[in-house]
Amino acid sequence: MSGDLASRHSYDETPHTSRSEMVESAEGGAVQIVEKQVQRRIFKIIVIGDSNVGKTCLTYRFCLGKFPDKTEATIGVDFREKAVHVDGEHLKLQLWDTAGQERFRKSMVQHYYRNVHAVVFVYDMTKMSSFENMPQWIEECDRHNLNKSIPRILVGNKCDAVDRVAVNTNLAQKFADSHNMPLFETSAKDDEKANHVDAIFMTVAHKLKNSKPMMPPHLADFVPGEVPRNVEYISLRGSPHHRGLQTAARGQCGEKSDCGC
Ligand SMILES: Nc1nc2c(ncn2[C@@H]2O[C@H](COP(=O)(O)OP(=O)(O)OP(=O)(O)O)[C@@H](O)[C@H]2O)c(=O)[nH]1
Repeated sequence: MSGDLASRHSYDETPHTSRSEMVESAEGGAVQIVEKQVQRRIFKIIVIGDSNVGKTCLTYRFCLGKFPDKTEATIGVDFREKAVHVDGEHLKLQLWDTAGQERFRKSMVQHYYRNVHAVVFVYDMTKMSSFENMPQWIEECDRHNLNKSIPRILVGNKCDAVDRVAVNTNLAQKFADSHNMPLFETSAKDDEKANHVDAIFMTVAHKLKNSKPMMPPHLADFVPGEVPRNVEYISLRGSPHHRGLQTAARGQCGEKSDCGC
């Protein structure tokens, strides 16, 4: 690692990426193009919830602006990044799209919960059990000593499937209130809800803006498509849609591979 990185971290342990930006500068009436080093703070956001609730689709929608053509069960973790602009500052949101299936997550769990800045809990509005399992996801965060003060939000996904909605909004709102979280009901699939999905993650970004990310150099230096040092289980054989992702094929029923079909 470069001395430059070491000095960055001896300062305030705040992870930054720096990149060059060409900016216009007006000096003495003449407009010049000058190169400026831009420092960006990186925030790690984990997205957790049962398998099949749409975590991959939500992060994909936010980072790539569309619903994926096809999805496969996440194995371990998938990373997506998006640079956002909040109140005059460029931030980088690093989304950790985690596997919902126990067998695909157990060896990775301790990595998910290290140096987390925010948590997005996701349930499927058409599947009551995914909502009923929320306390277990919260418990898992507590077991891994996640700081209680970091932003947490609750997202009910698949609101487009109006005929199949099983989780009542009032019930979800009560749960969210009791855990001091904002609730959003949305759809990764519905193109008309694209702005809403953006707004959800931007809400997190605004909450994070005033916090100071603390992350050791090995994670701060994460580059999409590269394996963060000390994370052993990430495969880089991903499709272009699933960079850094190991996936499992769905069964014929369209469910993920543990459905037994
Ligand atoms: N109707 C509808 N289907 C969705 C939506 N989001 C995701 N899906 C579907 O739900 C299934 C699961 O989506 P994923 O994003 O892979 O779910 P996941 O939570 O990442 O699952 P794991 O990787 O196993 O943890 C896929 O068939 C998606 O097409 C949505 O907003 N509406």
